[in-house]
Amino acid sequence: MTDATLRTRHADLAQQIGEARFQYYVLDRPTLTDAAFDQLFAELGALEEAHPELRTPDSPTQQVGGAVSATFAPVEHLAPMMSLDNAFSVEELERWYGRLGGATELLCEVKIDGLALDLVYRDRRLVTAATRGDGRFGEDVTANARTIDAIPARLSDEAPDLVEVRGEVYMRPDDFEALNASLLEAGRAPFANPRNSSAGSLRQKDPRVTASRRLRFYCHGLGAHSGPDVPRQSDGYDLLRRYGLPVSPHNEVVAGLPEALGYIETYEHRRHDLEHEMDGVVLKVNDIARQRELGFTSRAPRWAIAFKYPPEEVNTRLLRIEVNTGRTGRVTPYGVMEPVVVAGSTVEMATLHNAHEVERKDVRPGDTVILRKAGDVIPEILGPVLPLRPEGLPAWVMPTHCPSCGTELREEKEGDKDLRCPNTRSCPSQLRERLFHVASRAALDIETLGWQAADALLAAELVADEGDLFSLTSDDLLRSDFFRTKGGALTANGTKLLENLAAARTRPWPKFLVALSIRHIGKGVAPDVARAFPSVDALRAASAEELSAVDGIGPTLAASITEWFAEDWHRAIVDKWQAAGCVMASETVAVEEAMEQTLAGLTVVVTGAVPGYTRETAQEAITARGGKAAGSVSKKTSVLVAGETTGSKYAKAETLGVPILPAEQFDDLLTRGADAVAS
Ligand SMILES: NC(=O)c1ccc[n+]([C@@H]2O[C@H](COP(=O)([O-])OP(=O)(O)OC[C@H]3O[C@@H](n4cnc5c(N)ncnc54)[C@H](O)[C@@H]3O)[C@@H](O)[C@H]2O)c1
Ligand SMILES: [Zn+2]
Repeated sequence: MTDATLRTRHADLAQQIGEARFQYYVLDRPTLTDAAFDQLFAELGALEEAHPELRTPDSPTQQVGGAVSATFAPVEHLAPMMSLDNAFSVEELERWYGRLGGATELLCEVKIDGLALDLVYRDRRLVTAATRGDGRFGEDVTANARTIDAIPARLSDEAPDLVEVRGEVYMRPDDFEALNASLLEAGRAPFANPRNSSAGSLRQKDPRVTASRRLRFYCHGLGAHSGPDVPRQSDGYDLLRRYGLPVSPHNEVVAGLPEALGYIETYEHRRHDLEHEMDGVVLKVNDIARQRELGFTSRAPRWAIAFKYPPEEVNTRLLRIEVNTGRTGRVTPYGVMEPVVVAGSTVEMATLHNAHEVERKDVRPGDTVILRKAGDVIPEILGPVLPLRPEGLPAWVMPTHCPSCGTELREEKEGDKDLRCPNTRSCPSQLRERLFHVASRAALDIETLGWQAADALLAAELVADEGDLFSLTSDDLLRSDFFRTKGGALTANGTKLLENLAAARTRPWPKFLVALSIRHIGKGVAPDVARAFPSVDALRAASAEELSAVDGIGPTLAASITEWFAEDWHRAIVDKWQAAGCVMASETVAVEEAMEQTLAGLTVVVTGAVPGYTRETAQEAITARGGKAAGSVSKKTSVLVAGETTGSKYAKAETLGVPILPAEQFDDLLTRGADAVAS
């Protein structure tokens, strides 16, 4: 780069950082994710490292971010409030530790993702509470801070005349969710995360608003103090506790960096289990005399460092929104994004559930979006970054016709959020999904019938639907390139497919029941139905009343069974399968196989009725597959299975952006685990 382009890039970065800081610190409505901000900041730092002449005193790297807004009176801090330097890797931590010179006792703390607050107590009474501001001057929020229960108005008699402490105001995740739900109810914009809601709630003109917000506080820094000197920061915290001030229970003193790395790892696993959000860990030299020797740079102490965990929210570009027609005809929009690494894996697609969701989130192709993926949770597009939206970007419009077969899409019932392709018999996409489903392990377990084979069978018109599967012959298969070698013989795959199909004819009756793709019959309820009606003929002959009378079936399931058999081409599937030697009766019921752990690591919440299940059997089905069945929706919920679209669980899931799956897809979830939600 030439000098001029370097300077331009520097000015550009400084400007973007300045703007982001204003949005974040003053308006409490950030436009960038923290990860995107950190990236800009790191680039600026690296640029200045290589070209120190660019590092002027007014560079963002030389300043504590933040400002004093005109809403609040300025307060000069007794001692400057600094920021923290960041480390994003163990190497960076090691470099920092190396500069300390030899083994150093460290105080490990969780990095609370809230808002810094400075408290001054004189004669044991709280006199001022101020935000960090620009580091020298903060905003006077004393009246607001007084409404926070954790901040004592008066210290214990043990406290000396002057006590200044720094700490973090935060909001518990559940309080944050409740706040957002009530904001939404009042038709107001929710906060993006607990840190913004803490900042937005504390920085209010009217302290009564703050009082209604359930803010909390932990001390994490010592300021001016007229009492006896303490040798170590951890001793200082003990004193603060005795004065009646709250200190995080998660702090830990360790002998040096190797032990601190253990702490970092432990808390990475507990990241979502604490009483507050955390975005990393702070390591501090515990010895106060050493802290004094090490001192400060212009924006941060040299004796402390923040280790940041990999971000769970990142920005990326939404390239387009596509729709997919599923096995039951449900048409699901999903976003295709510029691939991006989030929480350790590359993500480029995420479901958008239905047109209503796309509209609610107002995401448009071409938008920069916020993508969230926490741990094993399914990735989700949270929403657009509106300030970055190109002018005139058109909203996305849900197709009116099936992308696969061109049939006009319909709501099944008036007011349904989902649209369906009614061409169930021959919509290629539904057909392909159904063939694939017949082959799945929950159904007939036909190993060689994967996506490609299914496509090949359909392309060569070897099957019109799944009814033709079992009568396939080698002559049939030879008509498809996919199953024919260059020499004109059957491929190994083709031979195997015929063998697999032959073996599948004697699968247990409940497996066939699953294979038929009757709505609401999945591997959870199939054994119950099969027990009551020991053959396909018995099931076909049953009336709706007889069906409903069976324990575990219920009216919805009964109706879907009778509706299924009412369809000519459905009955033809059964006839053709029977003619091809499929048994479909209970003499073939085998010992239950060990349950596949499809839901391992997922937390599933169920609301409303799930056809074919009671509350208990649904929970059993989840836990039997290694999932966790939870009673309430939280950030940790992987998916909400919704039998109703009203109620608090549904609202909460919408607010939190927890993926929502219609109850009728519960069996699909049991079978395919996270994939059922992602597609
Ligand atoms: N999204 C955006 O647009 C945007 C804009 C500006 C800043 N930010 C975020 O803020 C960060 C920079 O802000 P910063 O300068 O306040 O640095 P920082 O938030 O990374 O670290 C400093 C702050 O950490 C807090 N903290 C929490 N727990 C602590 C503990 N145990 N000990 C000590 N301090 C603790 C303190 O309040 C302190 O002021 C960025 O890395 C980014 O994550 C985001
Ligand atoms: Zn279709």
